[in-house]
Amino acid sequence: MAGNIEETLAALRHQIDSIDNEILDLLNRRAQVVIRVGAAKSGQGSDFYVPSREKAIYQRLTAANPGPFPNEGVRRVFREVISACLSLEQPMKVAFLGPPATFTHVAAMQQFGMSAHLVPQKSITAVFDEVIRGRAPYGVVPVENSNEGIVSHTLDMFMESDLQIIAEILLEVSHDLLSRSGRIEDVRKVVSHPQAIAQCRHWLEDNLPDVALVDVASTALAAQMVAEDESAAAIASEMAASLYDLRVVKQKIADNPNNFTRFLVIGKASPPRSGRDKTSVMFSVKDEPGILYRMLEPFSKRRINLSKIESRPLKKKAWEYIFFLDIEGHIAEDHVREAVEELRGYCQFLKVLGSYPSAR
Ligand SMILES: O=C(O)C(=O)C[C@]1(C(=O)O)C=C[C@@H](O)C=C1
Repeated sequence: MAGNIEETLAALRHQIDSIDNEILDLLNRRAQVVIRVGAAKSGQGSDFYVPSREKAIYQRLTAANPGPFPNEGVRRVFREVISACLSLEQPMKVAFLGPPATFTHVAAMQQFGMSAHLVPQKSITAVFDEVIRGRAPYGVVPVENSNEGIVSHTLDMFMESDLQIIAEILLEVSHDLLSRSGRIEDVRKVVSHPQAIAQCRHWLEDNLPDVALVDVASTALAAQMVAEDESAAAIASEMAASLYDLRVVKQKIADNPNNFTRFLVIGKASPPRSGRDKTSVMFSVKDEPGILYRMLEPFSKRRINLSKIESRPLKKKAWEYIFFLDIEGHIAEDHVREAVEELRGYCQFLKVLGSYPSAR
């Protein structure tokens, strides 16, 4: 009987080996075609990274997938296939808000795959700087969290720079409690970014009511500190656990399990239409009666959906505001362009921050 099982396993593994050989052969054929795509693009000076094309590939394959291989697996496998192929066209350098193992790092990895060269930066300003100076063609920064709202520093940076939004990344954030021993009894203090601590407030009150809560600059820095302190625990990403060799005390301790952060990929030029795009604009309006109503009219009369509106104080002048608007559609579509141009008529200034594939 045992012999039979061994024989069956050996035969099945033989089949797997020959399928793997075919996959390898196909991967190399794919890579050769991508190298030709890269050569054609360098002649033209066009961008090697095309998020709209990548999104179309994921959508086509997940829709056509008959199973049983899971669709999430299709996405992950092709994420890495495309990442490795793209690195043959051009080594892809991406600056992100570090240190390593921040949620921005996780988001950059989700978007660009493991073959990209991801470079941590000390601040959001430094990420913008790397891209402006051409040291990295792309950067990744956080822009809003479903519980905590906008990351104002990122919006402020768009006032100062002419960079464009290339893509958005939606990441489901899982706040995990990490420590050296992995035992809740050893925890005397909890270290993390103040937003992460705020998002886990109830869990901490119920489970660790007497421990000290210590704010630091990032969840990743918290993990780094905890790696040297037996009595501390960090609220950080799963990636931080593996990077700093920590154990998980408890997974997903955020009070609201629906915790998403939206990140932006920034670069020098926005991509072409993908079919489901968003356009972000920033503007300041003249101080006139009814202006807030009129600035939305160009969109409502064309039945264009607005997915977000934010305002920030204009630092140069008290009580004047700058607005950030996310519009459904691409600026290359007539009705979107017309609406934005009509809005421009009411504005002291207006800047299109980019059109890019919608992540939803
Ligand atoms: O189609 C392209 O433009 C490619 O460069 C090929 C490819 C791919 O591997 O399919 C690689 C990178 C791009 O971001 C999109 C797609």
